[in-house]
Amino acid sequence: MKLKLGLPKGSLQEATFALFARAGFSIKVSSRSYQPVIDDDTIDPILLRPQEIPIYLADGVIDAGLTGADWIADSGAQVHEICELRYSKLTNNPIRVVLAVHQDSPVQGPKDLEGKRIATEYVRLTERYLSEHKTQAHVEFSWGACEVKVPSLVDAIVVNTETGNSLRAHNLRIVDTLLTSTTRFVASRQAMEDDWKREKVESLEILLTGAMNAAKLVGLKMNLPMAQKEEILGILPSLKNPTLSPLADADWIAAEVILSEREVRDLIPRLKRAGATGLVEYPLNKVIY
Ligand SMILES: Nc1ncnc2c1ncn2[C@@H]1O[C@H](COP(=O)(O)OP(=O)(O)OP(=O)(O)O)[C@@H](O)[C@H]1O
Ligand SMILES: O=P(O)(O)OC[C@H]1O[C@H](OP(=O)(O)OP(=O)(O)O)[C@H](O)[C@@H]1O
Ligand SMILES: [Mg+2]
Repeated sequence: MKLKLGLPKGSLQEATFALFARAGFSIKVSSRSYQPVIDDDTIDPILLRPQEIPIYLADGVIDAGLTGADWIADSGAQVHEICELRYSKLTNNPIRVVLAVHQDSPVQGPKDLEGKRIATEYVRLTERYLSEHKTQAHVEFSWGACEVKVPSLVDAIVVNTETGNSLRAHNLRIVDTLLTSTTRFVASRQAMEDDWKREKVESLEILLTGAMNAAKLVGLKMNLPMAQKEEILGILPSLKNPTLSPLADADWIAAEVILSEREVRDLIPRLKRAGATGLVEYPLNKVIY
């Protein structure tokens, strides 16, 4: 038995392979091949455009896959969402699907699009948005690089943006946000009805979310003098429950805590000043709640 797994080619590919690596799976692909190799005999991976993954899932042609919530929404395909994985191309922030116009455009809101021309890869999302705002406009499908078309070819575009660099580079202004989107791990309904495939999908969910959780966290170990124990434990974030272990020298105790990487840079100097010694910060591979 094998799980046919659709992996997103393009923007999400590198981040997805990196996540699988942290989850314990090595995926390799040669430059012009869309047939990656994974070190798990029970997974049959295939690289697909993220737009197509929801459609192949709905048809039951593949069993599971990773794609953006934007394409799931645009396709309207019936897929079984397993979990959200909050990563994009560059950051762990969601991307936004936005309506944008040139800086100098008079368009201020969706109603101003009446009779205008809009280019987008997200044709169905855009049409739904216009009909919600009872506005009629000409929506044309674009194969990409939409930003360059405004204002010479079209009045507005609907595109995705992560850092905003592409919009800024083309002097574009965001008028409205249609959707915020993160990556999703999704499965076909047929796969979820098969005991073996469902269990395989659920195991992948545990490992992938474990790797996502761990990315933001680190472990911190230290030795505390007994005399300062209460004071130092008071500095550690109150939600965390540090593990305390006795040391051979009864005047000292070891504490270990898992916390967010961002907190650590503030905590380490405070802990040191309060008397903690032997501070060790270490990365984590997986954290399962
Ligand atoms: N910085 C980003 N730019 C574009 N898409 C991103 C980014 N971060 C995450 N994504 C997500 O990745 C998917 C990309 O789909 P898209 O159709 O744009 O293909 P692509 O990866 O851009 O391929 P290509 O580079 O060939 O256009 C979408 O679900 C999108 O939400
Ligand atoms: O807000 P930013 O961080 O700049 O990212 C968003 C840009 O990235 C994507 O382009 P892509 O690389 O997919 O090119 P394409 O338009 O040809 O698909 C997207 O279509 C935007 O243009
Ligand atoms: Mg693209």
